Amino acid sequence: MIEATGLTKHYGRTVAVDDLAFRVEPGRVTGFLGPNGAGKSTTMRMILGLDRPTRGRVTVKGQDYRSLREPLRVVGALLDAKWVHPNRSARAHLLWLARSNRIPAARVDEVLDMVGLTQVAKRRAGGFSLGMSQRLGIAGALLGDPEVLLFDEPVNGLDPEGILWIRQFMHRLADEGRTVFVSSHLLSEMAQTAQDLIVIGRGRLIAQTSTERFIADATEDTVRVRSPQLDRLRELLDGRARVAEAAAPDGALVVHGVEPAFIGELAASNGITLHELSPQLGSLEEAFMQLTKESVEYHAAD
Ligand SMILES: Nc1ncnc2c1ncn2[C@@H]1O[C@H](COP(=O)(O)OP(=O)(O)OP(=O)(O)O)[C@@H](O)[C@H]1O
Repeated sequence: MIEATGLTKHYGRTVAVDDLAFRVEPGRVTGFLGPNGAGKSTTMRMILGLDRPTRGRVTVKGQDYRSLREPLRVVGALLDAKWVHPNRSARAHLLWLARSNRIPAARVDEVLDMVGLTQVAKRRAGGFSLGMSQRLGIAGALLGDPEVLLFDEPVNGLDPEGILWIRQFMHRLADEGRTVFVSSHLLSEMAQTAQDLIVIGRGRLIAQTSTERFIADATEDTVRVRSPQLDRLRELLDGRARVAEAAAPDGALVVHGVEPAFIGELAASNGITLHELSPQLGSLEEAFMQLTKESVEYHAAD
């Protein structure tokens, strides 16, 4: 488990992290979400003892990272996949990491196998694709068989196959009972990966909730309606639902605030023919941008 209370980090006048409080539970994938510059990397660095909080505290299994005796056995992290010596083989890189943490060499072959790199273990890590480098970084994070795993933007730049692999691998780690904490600035990606979300903007907590709940609260479902008697239907809906004035490009009505069944029954009882009655899910990216609008560092000039 990871727990932050009053966590704050200033860099000169910049407040990178501002009084954050959250808990990351074991057995689940928790997404750490926020626009660029929101403070995700700074928070992760503080969890790993790479930066000191200006105020407040963050603990892993109840302890400050710096007071852990064998940190690799408690927390594994993937911060920067390209952090390897380019001329070392994947295996040599992991052996070097293992040795400096008193981890037996046999574990290196185990983690290479877990991430599917056994075949290329002797190749120079410098020649690896981004996807392979990510797998090598994850292998390094797993060396100490840690209960807590941190991944900073792990799918950035990956192709769909690489994204799917990482997503499934994270679920597997969480199913084994580990705490998996993953940062991203893409809500749609996190919606498919994380069961829980911690959302921040400008260093402050915006929401901590299940992904399902976050999406339901943040988005509004609508109903698309097409009918040859659309004007009559619009009159009937007046006062009972909000009808988008700017109808969809194909002339459909977009109705807010009522269920499709209500519209269907209203139409039937008034003898109105419907050509379409389809529920639309709210857009995740729109909901996320709405929520974090105030907290984006730099807006593009209009
Ligand atoms: N070492 C540093 N010195 C000065 N300012 C910093 C430093 N590290 C981060 N910042 C500032 O702190 C704020 C938060 O940055 P951080 O990198 O934690 O955000 P992030 O959410 O990880 O963003 P991104 O998705 O762009 O990586 C930004 O305003 C950034 O410019």
